[in-house]
Amino acid sequence: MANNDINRMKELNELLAKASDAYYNTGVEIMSDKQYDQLYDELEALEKKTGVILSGSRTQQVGYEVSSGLQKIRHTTKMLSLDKTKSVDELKSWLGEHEGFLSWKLDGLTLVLTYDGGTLTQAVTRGNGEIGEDITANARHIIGIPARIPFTGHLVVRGESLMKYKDFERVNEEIEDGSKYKNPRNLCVGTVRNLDSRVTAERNINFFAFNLVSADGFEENSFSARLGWLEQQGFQRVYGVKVTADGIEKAVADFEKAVSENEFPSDGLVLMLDDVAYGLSLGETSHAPRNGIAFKWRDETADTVLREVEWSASRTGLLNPVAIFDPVELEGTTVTRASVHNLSIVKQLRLGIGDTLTIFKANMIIPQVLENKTASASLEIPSVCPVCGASTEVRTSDEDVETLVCPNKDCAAKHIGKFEHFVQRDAMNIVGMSTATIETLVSEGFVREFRDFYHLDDHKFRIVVLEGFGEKSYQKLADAVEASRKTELSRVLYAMGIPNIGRQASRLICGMYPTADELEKLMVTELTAIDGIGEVLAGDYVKFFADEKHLTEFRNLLAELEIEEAVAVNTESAIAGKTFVITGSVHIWKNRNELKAFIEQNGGKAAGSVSSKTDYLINNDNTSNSAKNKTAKELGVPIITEEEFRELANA
Ligand SMILES: NC(=O)c1ccc[n+]([C@@H]2O[C@H](COP(=O)([O-])OP(=O)(O)OC[C@H]3O[C@@H](n4cnc5c(N)ncnc54)[C@H](O)[C@@H]3O)[C@@H](O)[C@H]2O)c1
Ligand SMILES: [Zn+2]
Repeated sequence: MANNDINRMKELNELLAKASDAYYNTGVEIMSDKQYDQLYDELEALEKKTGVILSGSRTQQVGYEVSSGLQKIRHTTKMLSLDKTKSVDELKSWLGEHEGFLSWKLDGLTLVLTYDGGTLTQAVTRGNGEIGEDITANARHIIGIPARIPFTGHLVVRGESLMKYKDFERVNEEIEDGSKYKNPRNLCVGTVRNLDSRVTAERNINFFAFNLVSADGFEENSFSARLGWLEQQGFQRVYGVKVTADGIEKAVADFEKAVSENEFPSDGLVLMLDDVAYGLSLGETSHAPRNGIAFKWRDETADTVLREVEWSASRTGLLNPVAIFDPVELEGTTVTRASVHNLSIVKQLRLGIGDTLTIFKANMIIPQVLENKTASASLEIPSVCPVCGASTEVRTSDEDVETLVCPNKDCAAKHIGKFEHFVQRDAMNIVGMSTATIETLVSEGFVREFRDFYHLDDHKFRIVVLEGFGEKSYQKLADAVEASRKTELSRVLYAMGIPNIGRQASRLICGMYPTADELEKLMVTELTAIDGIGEVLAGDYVKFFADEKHLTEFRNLLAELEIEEAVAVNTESAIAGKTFVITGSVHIWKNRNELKAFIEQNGGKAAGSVSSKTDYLINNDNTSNSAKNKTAKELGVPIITEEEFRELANA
């Protein structure tokens, strides 16, 4: 047996352990899943070849030792991993003559929930498979986890908590502390394991049940029927279909077609035996049960040439490296750029202009650099900020991740992000103010602080001659700016870009303190007294207004605006307290958002998915076989048209 092999195995174990610690405990990854899987496969092959499995080998373990302030809980049954394949043929032969249930393999954080007497009593993360963390307080704020269920016996269910891409983008946008998250899973892990459950509430974490482990006295033996039953109990559940060996190929193809439209990340599929008792009788290996198998996407890869690394400046001051390469086709679209995330990864990939890169799409959606085949390591790391020319700095995080930052507080790039946020639809809603326009206005020196948007006319003659402008487009922009003067206070507060203060938080705060005067002076205790505002948010808020510069900018801005009183929520209305889900297109209201706003103004709630808590599903097409219609019918939730809704609301 070659010593080389043993040494390599040691090295691989160390690397994999370090990666797993980062992956499970910090939410900051040091390698892509694909790289991890390659190293893991190499280790497994060496173990087979040598017949040696080193003590503590990663192939014998699940997850990673948990290291947080959360309470540790031992699982009653071990939470194992799943065997994996990339071949559809293997799935077929694995299933043989049996019936299977094929579903998304959701890419988030696995949870085990326990119910007794109809209420949620405990929610625990998978952790290292034997010991997880108690996140019950947070679970109460996760969409798809019912607080109460009709079933009153002891019930244990497993599922995945995860974040939709759109929520990921929304939340990540507001994360200011220089540690933006790389993907929805990282952010989900960070959120669910956060000690402040209000943060969980704000971030729209979703839970999808994927396995009913037990429900005392409930004897159903079909895996898929058990999930159907969970749905009736009010859970969100993973989407899946029943299959036989013959149908697998088509089913996998259907899933693959749907993946690019997915609202949530999935890193493959899971095939379970539908006969639960038979599946359990097969037992398990040291690290995986035998009643299921995972199918990982056989990601397409393509080789291309690196032409440039763009250091895109963000409003946090981070300079984020983006690889720009010759166009390649991947999963049906043309790709020319991929984020390289941070300086550590730039170094690890040994990037240089002209290098040959292999590109793939993580979860078939987000372009990533898999490897650098020529690894010239010749890339020059910019010593000055590409936007303001200040000297750049390298920062090293507690997890040893290096990032490049522009330390100049007045760097226009920071303001561009801030201004982009300011003009957004949810904020000041300056229609047509694009990033390109903001960049021009900032670099010409016309916009230095928020109020400057309201004085563009001072520069009119210089603006109309700029490239891409003209009398007409100037006028359009000026009109949009004028229209935005009349606004609500909570929009202004949100537009200020206070770290972590999202649209919802600013609404809550202004609901309680409806004048600008009060807003400037709020203290932590006053803020945390508001239901929905936690310590973290309150701290960020107070810190923001403690800065004289921010205060001045806020006051200067307000002097330009005409604040309308926020529409008071009508708690007396006929729909107050009712929960609605809206799906499909609408024609009475301008769009779904308008209808949603109407519901909220009248004291109702507009939820994203149908559950036992839903009072009505608003859908003009109640005949279609859409998932929402189906669920509503199963749960007995009435499906109403917009007209019927209007009548109900006396609108
Ligand atoms: N990037 C990194 O540094 C790094 C480090 C460690 C692990 N990883 C990734 O994690 C993988 C191994 O981790 P693992 O053991 O956590 O997961 P796994 O890939 O083996 O998947 C099994 C798990 O998927 C979950 N799951 C999601 N949807 C499901 C469904 N519909 N039905 C059943 N289970 C479902 C369950 O928790 C299950 O235990 C690696 O292959 C790698 O991709 C990456
Ligand atoms: Zn700069």
